Amino acid sequence: MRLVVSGGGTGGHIYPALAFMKTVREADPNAEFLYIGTEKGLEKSIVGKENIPFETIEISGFKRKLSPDNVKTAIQFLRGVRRSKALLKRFRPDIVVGTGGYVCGPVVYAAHRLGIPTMIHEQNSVPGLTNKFLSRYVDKIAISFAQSARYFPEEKTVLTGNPRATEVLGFDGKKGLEKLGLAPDKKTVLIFAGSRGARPINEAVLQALPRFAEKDYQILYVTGEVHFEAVYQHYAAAGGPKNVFVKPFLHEMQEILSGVDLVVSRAGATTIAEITSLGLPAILIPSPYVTNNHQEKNAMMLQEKGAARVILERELDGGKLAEEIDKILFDENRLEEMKKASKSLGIGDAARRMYRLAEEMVRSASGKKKS
Ligand SMILES: CC(=O)N[C@H]1[C@@H](OP(=O)(O)OP(=O)(O)OC[C@H]2O[C@@H](n3ccc(=O)[nH]c3=O)[C@H](O)[C@@H]2O)O[C@H](CO)[C@@H](O)[C@@H]1O
Repeated sequence: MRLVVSGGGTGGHIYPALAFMKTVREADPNAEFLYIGTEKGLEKSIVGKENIPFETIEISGFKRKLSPDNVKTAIQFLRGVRRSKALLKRFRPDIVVGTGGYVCGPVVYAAHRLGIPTMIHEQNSVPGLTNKFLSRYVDKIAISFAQSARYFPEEKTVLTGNPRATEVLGFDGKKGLEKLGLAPDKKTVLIFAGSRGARPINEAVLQALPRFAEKDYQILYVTGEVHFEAVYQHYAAAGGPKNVFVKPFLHEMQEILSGVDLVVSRAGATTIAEITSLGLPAILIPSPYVTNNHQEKNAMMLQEKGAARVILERELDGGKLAEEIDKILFDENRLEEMKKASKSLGIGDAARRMYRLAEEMVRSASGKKKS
């Protein structure tokens, strides 16, 4: 299979793309890949580590409100379509898959114009602008939650789950923890805030440091690259508690997740797919700064099923965070119930479902060409 994948901006769009490519590679060792992203998004550094050919186009997002910037974006979009067409003609993919974020708009649209089979993957329960736009043109729409089917044409839409849910399975998380210098046999709480980190969560963790320092569990705390230095200074000034391990970003998240007892995080769709695939209990602090407040909807869905406890950002402070962690971590019955509820929401074979769909599309397109 010759596959072009495009998606980016934040990790939530990039990791599903990489997980999907990994599954394609396992099924078809001769598969060839091209990733189309932007210079500015996180994809440049994340995909860069994976030895996958990477090309860029320039694009920014449309504003939801009327704005002169939208004219600039429209021109950029058309240029992006032209450049994408050139890249696609050179690479000659069997299929083009978009995993969300502005960048996949021109790429997938260009593929459609060239008559190449196209699929988009939607990670969220409420679709983003780019996928809404592309849904009119693409051949198939792979969704992660049954609830999002209503936003898309029925005949094209298939529930696959999020391929990243498959990628996090099968690791020895305790070994992952050891690699990072943590004790494998201690209770462990992982705290992170999406792929970029979040100041309010960092502030709450810093406030809670003196309380954490007295605990006999350990905390793996990921600040987000841009926040790391400032946070580390505070951490050091607070005496650098030995049971709190501070990192800017985890490139090996899939090797770590199954080794932790509780996750504290934002409620981005890809994080949720990972947590539920592994059946991890979570405290979710949804970002209030996202379109349609969709993270709160994601988080509430987990809370209603008993898989997570939600703390709204406006209610968050260090005391509350430490208290909620203790309440869950030291209540074995609650932990077990949360694990079960979380696992029941996961789709562990998502990547294979998506691969089967892509394979069928490629086969049927090549059948059409021959006949
Ligand atoms: C601010 C914003 O617009 N957030 C959106 C963004 O989330 P964002 O990309 O921040 O968050 P997600 O939870 O969806 O994904 C984060 C991904 O990054 C990984 N990770 C994170 C930290 C780290 O150190 N290492 C690491 O590998 C996580 O394991 C996960 O795979 O895209 C998601 C999917 O469309 C949306 O649901 C989110 O609302």
